[in-house]
Amino acid sequence: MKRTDCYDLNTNGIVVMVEPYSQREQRNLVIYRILDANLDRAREGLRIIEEWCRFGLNNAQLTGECKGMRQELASWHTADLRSARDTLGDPGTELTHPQEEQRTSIKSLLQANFCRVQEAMRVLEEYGKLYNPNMGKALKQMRYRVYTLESNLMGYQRHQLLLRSHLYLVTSPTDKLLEIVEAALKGGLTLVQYRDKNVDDAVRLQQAQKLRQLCHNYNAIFIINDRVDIALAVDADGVHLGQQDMPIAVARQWLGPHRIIGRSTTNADEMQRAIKEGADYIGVGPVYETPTKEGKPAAGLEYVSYVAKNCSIPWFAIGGIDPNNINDVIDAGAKRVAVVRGIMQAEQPTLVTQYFLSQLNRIQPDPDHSYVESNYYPDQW
Ligand SMILES: Cc1ncc(COP(=O)(O)OP(=O)(O)O)c(N)n1
Ligand SMILES: Cc1ncsc1CCOP(=O)(O)O
Ligand SMILES: [Mg+2]
Repeated sequence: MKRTDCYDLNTNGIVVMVEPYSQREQRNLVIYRILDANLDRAREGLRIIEEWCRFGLNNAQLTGECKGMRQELASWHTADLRSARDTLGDPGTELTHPQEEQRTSIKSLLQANFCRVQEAMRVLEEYGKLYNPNMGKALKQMRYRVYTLESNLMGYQRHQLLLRSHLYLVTSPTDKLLEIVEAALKGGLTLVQYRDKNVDDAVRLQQAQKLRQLCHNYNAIFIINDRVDIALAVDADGVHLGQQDMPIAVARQWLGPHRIIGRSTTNADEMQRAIKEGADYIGVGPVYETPTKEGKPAAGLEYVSYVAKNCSIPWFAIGGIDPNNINDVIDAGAKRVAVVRGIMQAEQPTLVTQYFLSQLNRIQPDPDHSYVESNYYPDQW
């Protein structure tokens, strides 16, 4: 027998008449239950994100931000909201989506939980206004903090992966574009740039979309050469800009703080300027003259050595590098290299990728470097 039927059992088990809930009380009870469930949901989602920031990334700032929001949510979770809970009568506890049981990566797990937290906060914002106007306002602000946290966390992960990428494939036009890139990804490649100077934008956009999907399936970074608009259109991880391309400051305005911007450099001045302008990495070369960039004079191994001693951001030696000379480039100080023909024209792109990586991985990380690496490994991402 329910209380709304105007009867209830007293403590001696005797049926007594009771005042029916007013419509207002009924409505409040429903609101309390919604708030109770969504406060739990938002805190659980934040806790899942927090654990990755803490144990996966060792990042105190991101961990602290999650914890701060969880504590603020707890302060809204008052006894009257908790006491409205009716787990047995809640039909939603049985419902799960098949995707909840299938997380393919940390990235998809985090994205799903960011979604869950944002949804819960939106519910708390809307229903919270009916409970206490301050709750609506507080939850709105917190929802924006979650968007910022998501963007910071995803940007941080992206930059960590850049630091851990020692081989960079820059593509050249071919009918087998996806096939070759996938073969290299299978060999362990984690950084790809789409470069095609002579194709219609419609095709460029299509190719870029396919490549982005492929790279993200393999948890690799995907960069677009020259074109900020295409990078934004396909939601790429960043853009590579040469000295004749868009200024870094303008690209940064379009791309925001978390996407990667690379800059080509051929000499010390260009290197210093790129660092000052906020490049996330630089290309260093051409180390050797190369038909891929015809007419461009080689910067040589001297420039590689100079950069090795003076550069404070990640850098990739590029231009004419192949399996026969990669050790000369490494000996000159390179820890990271970028190649076009070395992989795009290889008979066995997977094997050659593995070979390049095996040579580059022989070099120990430099403990004096000003950029810090966390204990996060890309294959976990
Ligand atoms: C990693 C990397 N380094 C250098 C370049 C060359 O860029 P740019 O000088 O703009 O020449 P194009 O590639 O646009 O012909 C690069 N693409 N990637
Ligand atoms: C795009 C670019 N920028 C400097 S050298 C170069 C081309 C490198 O191509 P390859 O690896 O085939 O020599
Ligand atoms: Mg360019």
